[in-house]
Amino acid sequence: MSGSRSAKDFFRPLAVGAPTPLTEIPARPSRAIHFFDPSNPKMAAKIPDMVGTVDVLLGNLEDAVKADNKVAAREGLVEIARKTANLGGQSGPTQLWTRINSLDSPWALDDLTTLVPAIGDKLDVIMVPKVQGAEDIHYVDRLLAQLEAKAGLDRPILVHAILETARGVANVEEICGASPRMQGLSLGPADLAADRRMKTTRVGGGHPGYLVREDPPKENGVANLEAARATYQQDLWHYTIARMVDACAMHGIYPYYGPFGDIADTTACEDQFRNAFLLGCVGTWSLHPKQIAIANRVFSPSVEDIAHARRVVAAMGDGTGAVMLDGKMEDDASLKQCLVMVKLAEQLAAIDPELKKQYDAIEVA
Ligand SMILES: CC(C)(COP(=O)(O)OP(=O)(O)OC[C@H]1O[C@@H](n2cnc3c(N)ncnc32)[C@H](O)[C@@H]1OP(=O)(O)O)[C@@H](O)C(=O)NCCC(=O)NCCSC(=O)C[C@](C)(O)C(=O)O
Ligand SMILES: [Mg+2]
Repeated sequence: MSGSRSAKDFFRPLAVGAPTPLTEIPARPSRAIHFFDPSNPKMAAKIPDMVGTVDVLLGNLEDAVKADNKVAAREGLVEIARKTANLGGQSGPTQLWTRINSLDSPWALDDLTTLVPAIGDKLDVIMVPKVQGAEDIHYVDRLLAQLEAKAGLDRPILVHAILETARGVANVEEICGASPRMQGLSLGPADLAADRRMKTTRVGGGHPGYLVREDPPKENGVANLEAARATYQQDLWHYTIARMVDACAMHGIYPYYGPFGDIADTTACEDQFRNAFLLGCVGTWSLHPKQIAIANRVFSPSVEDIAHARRVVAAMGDGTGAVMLDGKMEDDASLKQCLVMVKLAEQLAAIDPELKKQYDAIEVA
């Protein structure tokens, strides 16, 4: 979707001298987007050693950074980007992203006008919070083009939108298609819950009250409403994540889960991440160092899944027709499902030597 721009203009730079927009968003592994506050000296000190251990390091400037620290966070990010080797830019093992302040805040403009000239060559993706509609992306798109032209950058900085308002969710397709810079979407469950007046006070994750209950057992044909009945907790975020996945797939960009605020509950965190992975998300956020390993594990296909996928690929020959494997029908469509897995495994193996070893050791029976 190109809004009011003609199809041919859509991939022309929005400022004279700005880099040419990409026609395809590179599929760079981004299983964990690890958040840190660049104004927090303890966190900042840990960043150099985290390069190579996580797919994305994100200097957060928005919520969770105190108002008094906004300038320090921005300046801290510039310093970290400049002095940290192998962070950001096209070739490093770890991408560098930032989350700028929201567009209605007093800080967003200074975030962009400071970061792009200072470290625009290292910043891979700028996350924009609380995106309401295509107009927010258009604003950032033009401004980035002007700043990139002025800074002489040769590669466009990509944009990622956080879906955290009801209007943003309603406009999700137009947001994804608003600019060739659009790289992906994340769920912002805390702001979204507040904006929708949902009644959960958690940052992502489930809620024990959101459930279905099994039918009452019958005694002599009469329902016993006093009997104990099992309940099953449901996923509050299923609808929104599914909408995000479709909107992103339609526009050739990438969906991500988002934050899981119960840092101590690593099991429920893993479940929430896995639901998102199964539904089509390519990654998630990590708020605490211990969530990185969970994300890396969940968003890398298992050895069993890759072994199965390769078997189907081998059995399907030219990719047409139907075959039986272990009592199950496989055909053109299930082959495509398997190829999604195999392709992802190849991309991950290219940056993760441990995974490469595991995938290489698979023998196709
Ligand atoms: C949760 C907190 C307060 C616990 O912080 P803590 O210090 O109490 O934890 P800890 O377990 O004691 O930390 C151990 C060590 O790890 C360090 N550490 C701890 N975290 C990190 C980190 N991220 N990166 C690097 N280092 C980290 C920490 O400084 C400490 O260092 P030390 O051993 O030298 O004392 C802390 O982890 C934190 O502030 N994390 C980031 C929070 C954040 O970015 N929130 C915003 C994203 S979620 C959001 O915005 C919502 C959304 C989308 O907008 C919407 O749904 O609407
Ligand atoms: Mg938020």
